Amino acid sequence: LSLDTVRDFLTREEDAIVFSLIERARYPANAPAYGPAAAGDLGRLHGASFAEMFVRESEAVQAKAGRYQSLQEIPFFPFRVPFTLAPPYNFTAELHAAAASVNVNGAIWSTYFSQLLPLLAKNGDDGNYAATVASDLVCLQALSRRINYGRYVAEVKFIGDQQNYTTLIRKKDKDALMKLLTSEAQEDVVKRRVQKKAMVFGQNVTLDGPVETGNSNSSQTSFKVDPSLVYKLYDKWVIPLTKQVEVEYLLHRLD
Ligand SMILES: O=C(O)C(=O)C[C@]1(C(=O)O)C=C[C@@H](O)C=C1
Repeated sequence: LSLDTVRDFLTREEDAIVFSLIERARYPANAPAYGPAAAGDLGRLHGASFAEMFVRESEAVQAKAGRYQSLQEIPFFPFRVPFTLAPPYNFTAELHAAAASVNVNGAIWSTYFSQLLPLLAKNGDDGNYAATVASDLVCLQALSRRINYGRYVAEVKFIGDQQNYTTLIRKKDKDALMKLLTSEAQEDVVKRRVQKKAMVFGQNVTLDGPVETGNSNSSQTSFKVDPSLVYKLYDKWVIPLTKQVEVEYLLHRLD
């Protein structure tokens, strides 16, 4: 692990996140899939919404298939993952054991449903609930993988500057840790790049004419997901939550 390789991982995850948002934006809000019994009995199982039930059941299958054997993946409902049917694989232990399970999936879950989704999905109900929540699952998994990868970023930073980090960890000085791990220049690069990816990936591609660049004056290009929304997603949630993971990881790095 190096700062370059972990940043490469985060860069590649941007593609997964932007594509997953584009897919979710195909469907309208479809509120009955999320609400508490909004449409009678729809999907209500043990008091959960249809979306929650879908994520739980999907994670249970993926857990059996071994998805969470990799530390890069953390389920939203860990109590449903008791065993695996996968052939064993010895994933390299790149993280400090005591800090490896640090994650902010709870915050990702609530932010996704209460803040991001209302901005992403247009009003309406087309009844395609299963396809809709399947696309939510892909968004949630991509966001979770990216944000909780902050553990790996923090490990690299710790190894690269052990003395300073150790002092601050011993003092449990969260603010100073946050300051030490922050690179505003890098954050700016990331935010502008994801906005650009939303422009590039979210165009309609046709065989006639040049590829639309999004800056022609004559026709207002419409993107499949608003590039400024993707910028905002990173600015307000993805990067701050990643940094929260980094700080939490570091606080347990000497346990
Ligand atoms: O690339 C880093 O150095 C990170 O720590 C990741 C990240 C990000 O979330 O993109 C978070 C904090 C830094 O200020 C810059 C970027």
